Amino acid sequence: MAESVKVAVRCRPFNSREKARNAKLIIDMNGNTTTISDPEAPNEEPRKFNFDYSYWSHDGYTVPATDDGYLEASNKKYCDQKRVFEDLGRGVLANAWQGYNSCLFAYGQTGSGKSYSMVGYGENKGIVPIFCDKIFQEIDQKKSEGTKAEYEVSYSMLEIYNEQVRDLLNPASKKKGGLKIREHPKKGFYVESLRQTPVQSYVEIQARMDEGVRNRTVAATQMNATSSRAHTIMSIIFTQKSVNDAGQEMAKTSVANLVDLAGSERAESTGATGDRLKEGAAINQSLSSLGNVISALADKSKGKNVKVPFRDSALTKLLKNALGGNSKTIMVAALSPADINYDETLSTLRYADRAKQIKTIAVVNEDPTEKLIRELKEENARLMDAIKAGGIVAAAPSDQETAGMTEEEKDRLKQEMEEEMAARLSDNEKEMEEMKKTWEDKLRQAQASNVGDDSERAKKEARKNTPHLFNLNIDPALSGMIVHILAPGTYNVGSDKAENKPQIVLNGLSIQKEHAVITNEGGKAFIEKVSPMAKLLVNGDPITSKMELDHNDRVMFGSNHLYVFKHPALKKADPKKYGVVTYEMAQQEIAEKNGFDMSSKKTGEDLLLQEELVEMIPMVEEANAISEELDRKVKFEIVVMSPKARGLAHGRTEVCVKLRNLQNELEYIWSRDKFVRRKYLMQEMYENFADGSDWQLPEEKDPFTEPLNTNIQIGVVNVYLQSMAYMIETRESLEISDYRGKQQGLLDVEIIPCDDKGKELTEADDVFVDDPKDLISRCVNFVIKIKTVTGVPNRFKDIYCNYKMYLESEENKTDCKDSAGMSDFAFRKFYNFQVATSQLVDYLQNGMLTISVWGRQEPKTSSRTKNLNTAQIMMSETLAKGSSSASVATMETAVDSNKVAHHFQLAIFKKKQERMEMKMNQMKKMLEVAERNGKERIQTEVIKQLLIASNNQIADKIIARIPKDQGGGTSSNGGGHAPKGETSSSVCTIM
Ligand SMILES: Nc1ncnc2c1ncn2[C@@H]1O[C@H](COP(=O)(O)OP(=O)(O)OP(=O)(O)O)[C@@H](O)[C@H]1O
Repeated sequence: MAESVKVAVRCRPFNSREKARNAKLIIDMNGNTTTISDPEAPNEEPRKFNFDYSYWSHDGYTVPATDDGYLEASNKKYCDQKRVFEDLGRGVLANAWQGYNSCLFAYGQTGSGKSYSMVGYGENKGIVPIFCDKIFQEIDQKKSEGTKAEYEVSYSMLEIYNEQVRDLLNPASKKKGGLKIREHPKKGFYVESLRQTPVQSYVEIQARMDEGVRNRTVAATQMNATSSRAHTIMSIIFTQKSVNDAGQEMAKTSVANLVDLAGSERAESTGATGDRLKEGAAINQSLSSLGNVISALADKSKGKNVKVPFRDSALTKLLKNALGGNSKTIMVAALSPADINYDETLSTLRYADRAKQIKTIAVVNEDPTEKLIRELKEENARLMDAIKAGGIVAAAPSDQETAGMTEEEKDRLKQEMEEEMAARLSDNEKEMEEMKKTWEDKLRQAQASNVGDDSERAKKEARKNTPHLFNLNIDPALSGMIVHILAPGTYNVGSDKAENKPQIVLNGLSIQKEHAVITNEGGKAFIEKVSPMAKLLVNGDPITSKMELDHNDRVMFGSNHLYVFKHPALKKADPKKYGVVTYEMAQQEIAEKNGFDMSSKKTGEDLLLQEELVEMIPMVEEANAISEELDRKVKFEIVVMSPKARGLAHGRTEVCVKLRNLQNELEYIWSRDKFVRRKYLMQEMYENFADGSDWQLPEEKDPFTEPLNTNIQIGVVNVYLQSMAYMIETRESLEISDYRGKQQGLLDVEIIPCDDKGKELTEADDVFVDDPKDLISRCVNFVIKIKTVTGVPNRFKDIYCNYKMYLESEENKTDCKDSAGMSDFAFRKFYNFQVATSQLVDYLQNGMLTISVWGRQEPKTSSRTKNLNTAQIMMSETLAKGSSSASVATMETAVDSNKVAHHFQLAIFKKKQERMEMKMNQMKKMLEVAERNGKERIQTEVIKQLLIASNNQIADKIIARIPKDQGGGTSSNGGGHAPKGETSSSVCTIM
């Protein structure tokens, strides 16, 4: 019978980052209902979603004495790990006994609590370990009751990263392009030669899980891949063999797939900004395909006739059974409680809402063993016949399967099917062999693998007393998974390409064959680098000579092997001296040593920026290491850019990446998203290189390059509009500032009041207003003129400007000029506001027009770098700079808006002064006339006016107080920078 996918959502406590940012709680749960409030619209009714289970794990628990102690419920609302297991895990266990396949997958953004529910931390064991514990307990129970049935449990663990499947229990099998996914007519999609390790006890399966996580850590560190980008599938295959009443041997097999999905937010950033390489970047093809499959299945369950695109990704192929077929399926959607994650959490809730509409039909997988073997034999005979007959017919996809496909896609599918058919023949042979194998065989295998467990135990014991290195990973679940024990002696650290295999083998980018050496002599540990090219940092500082290691020292080998050195004896001697070291701390320290200020006010934006830096610095290091390795002659640097520096009026300061071509000196600034996407492709390129496959890509697909004709932003010009609020013209030569705030030339800009036909007005027309408010409801007209650009470095060609004015949705663009010099854009645009609103006047008075200046760069050839490779150029630059690391990120600051000239304020002031003088002269004349005529009342009135006007004298004094370099003094000096706050407002008060 069709059954709906069961959906549970779970809301975790605030994490430290959310607490530091004073995050607000936006989730609530009541019964099965979950509500979410929009932090931007607090008065709106919260959105409601109903699920099979809504688990509140945000608060209402007693805080345990130790970090990994059990979180016990202190009220009824709180849901602990045991309850989650009882509701969800129990069912999976029952399914396993009944012979049904089950699938439990966890969805949610990075850090939302997926692993917590699935695997758990410390005492808070998740569904998977409790499931494993229970299944063996129940087997033991059956055995003790004298059952004749035989039980086999095997475990497999794989990872899908970048669309490639890796066997986490057999990392040595690392095949080019990953393991192949094949399709079996009955079993559906499966992974070829994936190791299924027989396990006989909870301890054993736990050891295999740890082994899988360790292998995942090694792989992730080697490639500096963030583990939250990978999907992990743990499968527990449970077979019950018994003899039925008719004397037939029966095999009932069920597979429980436990899937910890990659962080969901990554899928969205895939399609972010327009990058020409967007298509190729399968940042998380699998996750977006899963979304499409879920939507299609949800539509299908409503009766729509849609094609479900299971074949689109590795993950959806492997989850086909779980979602579209023979499986009982559960989804756990993990939610962050915080307002700062509103968008992500809402999208998770929507995803979960769609998933609950999916229906699956699970059947018991029970067959006599002989029947299975017979079927395989029959299939093999069919396959052989088909192959003899040319193969094509049997391998042709059905019309239904090819509906809507292009000819090319059809051919590809057909070819895949043919390959599969051939592979299936040998698979079937193997499977039959397997089936015939005895239980004893498996037992022997299992016993052999136990040896590994003993050595693991010994390692754990050694860690307590012996100095050792302990890995740090961005994913806390992977920290501490790799430990190198440093008993007294000498340890070479290097890659597996070294002639004499080093004791500590680290592979991957920027690890030299002979990288470093660590010695443990007389209770002291020392570290020294061996190859001069080796990158080695201790506590963020590059190491040049032998140094002693202290307990808790952070050691970075190459660009991503990060360890913390532990010396239990030193710690014991002075426990107070040492605290806890985390990945974030170690990365922040590296960032600080690279010149980033990580200590400043840790609030909102600063924290976000800091997090981005911690995330980006290792990625930039890695991109540089790949560039060195593949000799791509480009270098990446981090730049921190304010919105103004990016030519935007609003937004926040962001981390961007500058690509610098080391051969022709061309520079491009990439957004964080673009860089992350490109880095992903660089990584793919490097993997192909390391595999010995064809890694070079045509230029249009090469992630390291930008086409030569790419336009880049030379800089921005900020034009204050305040003078227009007084209807005074502006004619200025303004600085073009690049993202560093460095001048890149001058741009002549004019803003001139005009009449409603666009005729420019002169001083004589006297449209000046004393108070900008007087403009409200009036007709305001002016023209913006962009004239000449001068002083732009001559490597820029095809220069043009663009900008957007008040409420404009389209960009205004000037013509393109071949080169700078005295090129006149002769750009003029007339603005005609029939009735000026207070918003417009406010915009003029306080706003700013940002004009971006763009151009194309002409490559230069540098003789300095001509015969050097990338690594040599980078090294020579580092030496020249005398800086710490190869990718020293330069802290580029934003264009400082306060620096921009305020001299129009002085112009307004002068204009007012002129008016006053005019008025005074008039008054004087009137006074003279009144005196002559003896008119007393007029006389008093004129004297009163004169007194008011004489305040000008005070104003003069104030002008004299304005520092000279800011446009002060009574001279007519018009330029310079008036300070924003005090002076300008005092000028205004006086008037
Ligand atoms: N229900 C919960 N109760 C208490 N702590 C939780 C809960 N859920 C998650 N946490 C804590 O939140 C942090 C992040 O959780 P977790 O590692 O499970 O996230 P994740 O979604 O698996 O992240 P990633 O995608 O990076 O693997 C962990 O420190 C975890 O202990």
